[in-house]
Amino acid sequence: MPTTAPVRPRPVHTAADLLAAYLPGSYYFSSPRGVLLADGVHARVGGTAGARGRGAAAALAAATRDGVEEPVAVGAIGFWPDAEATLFLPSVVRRAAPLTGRKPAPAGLAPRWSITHRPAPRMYADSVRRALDIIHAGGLDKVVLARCLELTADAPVRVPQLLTRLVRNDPAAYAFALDVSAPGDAAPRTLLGASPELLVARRGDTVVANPLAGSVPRAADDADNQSRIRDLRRSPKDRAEHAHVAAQVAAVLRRHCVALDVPEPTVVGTPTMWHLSTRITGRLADPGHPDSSALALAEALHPTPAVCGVPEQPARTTIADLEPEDRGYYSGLVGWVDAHGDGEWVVTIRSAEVYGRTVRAFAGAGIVAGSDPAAELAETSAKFRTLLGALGVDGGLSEPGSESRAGAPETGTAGHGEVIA
Ligand SMILES: C=C(O[C@H]1C=CC=C(C(=O)O)[C@@H]1O)C(=O)O
Repeated sequence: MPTTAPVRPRPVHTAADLLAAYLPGSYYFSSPRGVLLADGVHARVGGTAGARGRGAAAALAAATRDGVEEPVAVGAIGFWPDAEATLFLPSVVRRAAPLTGRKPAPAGLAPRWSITHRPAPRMYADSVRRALDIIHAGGLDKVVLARCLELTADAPVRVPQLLTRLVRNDPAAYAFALDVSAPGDAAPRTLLGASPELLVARRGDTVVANPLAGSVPRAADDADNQSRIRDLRRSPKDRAEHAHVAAQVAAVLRRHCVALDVPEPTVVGTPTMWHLSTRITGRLADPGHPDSSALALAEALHPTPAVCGVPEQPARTTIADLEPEDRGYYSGLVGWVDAHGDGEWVVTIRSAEVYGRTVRAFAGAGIVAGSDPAAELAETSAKFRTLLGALGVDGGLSEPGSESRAGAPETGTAGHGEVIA
């Protein structure tokens, strides 16, 4: 009698299983396409900015030759060209269909936080004024200015619980968590977040990018939200801010596509914000070309004017001059790519780095002619609510700018659900 090899059925995971299985050190990524949980390191991907797509393709081809089934490269790349990057082929990859159904988020994390604003809110508003002066002088049309909150808990931050709260608070977000520890770190360092912004996704010959820019905070009641959405749609300042991003993303993708659809912007919502959004879809001219992989396209798009500005070089200079904190991984890209070139890369926003008891979160806002410094400060405060809500600091940020000592970072403490700044 002929014998057959025993069949080992592949384990079937649910999205909830994978979220529950996440541990610091794992790589987690969830999107409307599904959930990916990866562990261990099969191979690291090196390379400089702009060459990582090709580096990942070479490593994925080598893994395929070595018999690795369906290898993927995962990771995150920082904002600046010489910034830190973590890119590797994991040893074990588990996937699941997207998370369905709403489940309440588990309880909050630590009871008390002390919060330091970098820079102080009033200094951020001053930086917006200085950016507006540069714009009015000519040579700069748009720049995205970010600020940082450093939160220190009275106990080590429980990263799996924080990730679960981010995912449960906004199951539609692109949620991610990965270890980005640097040499010399005394504890694991984790980058995590719940981004609303798809930089680029690729499946076969189809690419999708979904730039967001031009925003207003979500209000508590429906009528207020309806009027905010209406105003956002009509706002010339927000439409200009958005048009810069959609135009740049379309121009880059057009170089790789035989057909590209760039519709009129719509408004999309997150639990904390409303954003102008353009969902761009294209058909790749040569999906097999190394520059057409999801990661190569993401590198070609980065940094979009949703996180940098127009023209790019003066915007970079303005960011370097006006932002006191190094962005690190914030406003870079995070995602995955496989051996076929398919993958998903999102913009690293609504994100933070967790290190021991400390959480460093960033939020930025696009500045164009017509921007109002107080409104940009309020917009960044609203964007912080994604992280603050997951941390249990549900009261959001009050803006103590006018009372602050100019130049000094402002510090306060927060109990559960309140912030005293
Ligand atoms: C830079 C951020 O958001 C970008 C994405 C959506 C809307 C944006 C805006 O309206 O300024 C930003 O360009 C951030 O959340 O830190």
